[in-house]
Amino acid sequence: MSKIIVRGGRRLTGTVKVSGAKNSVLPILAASLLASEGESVIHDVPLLDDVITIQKVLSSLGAGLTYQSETMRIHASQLTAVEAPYDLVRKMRASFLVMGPLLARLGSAKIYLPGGCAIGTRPIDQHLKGFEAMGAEINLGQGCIEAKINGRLRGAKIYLDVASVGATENIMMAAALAEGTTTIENAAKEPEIVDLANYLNAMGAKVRGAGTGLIRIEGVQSLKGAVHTVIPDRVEAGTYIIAAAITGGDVYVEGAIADHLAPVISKLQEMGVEIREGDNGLHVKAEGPLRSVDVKTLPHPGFPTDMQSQMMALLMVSEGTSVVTETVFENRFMHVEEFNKLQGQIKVEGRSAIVNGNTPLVGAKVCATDLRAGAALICAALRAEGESEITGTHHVDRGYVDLAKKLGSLGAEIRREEETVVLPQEESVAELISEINQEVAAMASTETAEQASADASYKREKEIPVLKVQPTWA
Ligand SMILES: CC(=O)N[C@H]1[C@@H](OP(=O)(O)OP(=O)(O)OC[C@H]2O[C@@H](n3ccc(=O)[nH]c3=O)[C@H](O)[C@@H]2O)O[C@H](CO)[C@@H](O)[C@@H]1O
Ligand SMILES: C=C(OP(=O)(O)O)C(=O)O
Repeated sequence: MSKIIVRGGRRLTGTVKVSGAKNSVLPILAASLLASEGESVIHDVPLLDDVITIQKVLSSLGAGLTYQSETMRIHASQLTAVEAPYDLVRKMRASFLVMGPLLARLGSAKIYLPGGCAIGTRPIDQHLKGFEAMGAEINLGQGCIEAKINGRLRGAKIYLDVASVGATENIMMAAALAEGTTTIENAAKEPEIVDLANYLNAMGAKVRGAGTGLIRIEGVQSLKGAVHTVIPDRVEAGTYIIAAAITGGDVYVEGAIADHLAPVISKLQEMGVEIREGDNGLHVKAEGPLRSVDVKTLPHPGFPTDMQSQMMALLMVSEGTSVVTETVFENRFMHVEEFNKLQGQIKVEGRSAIVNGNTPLVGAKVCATDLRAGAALICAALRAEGESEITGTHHVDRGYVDLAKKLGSLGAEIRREEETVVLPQEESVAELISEINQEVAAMASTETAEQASADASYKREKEIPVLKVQPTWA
């Protein structure tokens, strides 16, 4: 089991660079399936577990992908399958984003119901409602969804009951190749929607209004590969801003875009955190005690749910009592129990959490219950007295590139411990086989050769060392 170990109390200083946005790159890579000719070249692709998962999904559908120096090249002219494998889709919710492109390109798709962080029930009814309005026939099989269309998808007027990010993206991608015009009303307005629209337009699509509640997509006959650079990750940037503030630090978050973080910045400034725009990033400084504020998560441009737990970490050490209300996901307070293990004083009442501030946090063993909860626990541990051990690091790896290393470079005392089974090197395998053969020969005089071989192999198998890798300090 991997873990991150933090010794709190260090003030963070220096510069940290933000990677490309996970929530942009996943739909963008899915959209690359729409290109029937040419190569797509996507820059600033972060090497995250989720990116590896979507890369495997696209490969399983027949796309050719290569990755080097944060650039992904994709060839999707020869797609060979319409079914995304269960083992990949269950790992990551965003795998469902290949449904729109597959329907538009190949006229059918079979996708298992998606997994991902357990922060709510997360239905996909709005995605399906959109595809049905465009003429697709949807069948719910055993744990999977099959969609097909005779001929081409047709443009339609679609009103989303909730401003879903994923549904807006999936419908936008499907509509890009539909016959006629599609409008999405009550569309999500997140910066990642705009990034996807920019990429689609570079491929030859006609998407207008992305970033507003009304998106209009005029379908075209075909799309081709395009070059695109992914926007910086606003949630990663926000996490470093909180890490700086909670340690009373002074950090430059390189690549952070103020406009994308407006609701977070304004709440932090209300609390007394100093945030100034630089040439290509944000200067963050926190001196003296911070004030409590109330926070309510909402779709963009409201306060992002993906920053709720990190913000809660900061509110635990600010003066006064805060109320944090989660309106986007119904089960996104699992981190509260873990915060309380660090001696936090938080009580959940329905959709709100009452946070008693000014709490002296103390290190403890805690578990990341989802991706952002993991990051938030690390932020809290940076402030806590003594050592904390955070397990459940696989959640964190879905969305942060080298989190421990980047925090370490700002002066945090943080390290990651991996417990890995190291397979023997090729030479040692050869040595083992030769030793086994010698033992077989020696034993053959008293046993049958077959039995001797089995005994010796078994003995060796037991002896093959399982090495515990030494902790790598960041
Ligand atoms: C890969 C990605 O981009 N993930 C982000 C995306 O997730 P995701 O796209 O899954 O989130 P949605 O915007 O779709 O979900 C928002 C709300 O709408 C509900 N809903 C959604 C779809 C649907 O068909 N029916 C329905 O009722 C959900 O249960 C949730 O309560 O936006 C979330 C909200 O900002 C973020 O937390 C996630 O980090
Ligand atoms: C909830 C998140 O991601 P996903 O939608 O991929 O589960 C997140 O990024 O915080």
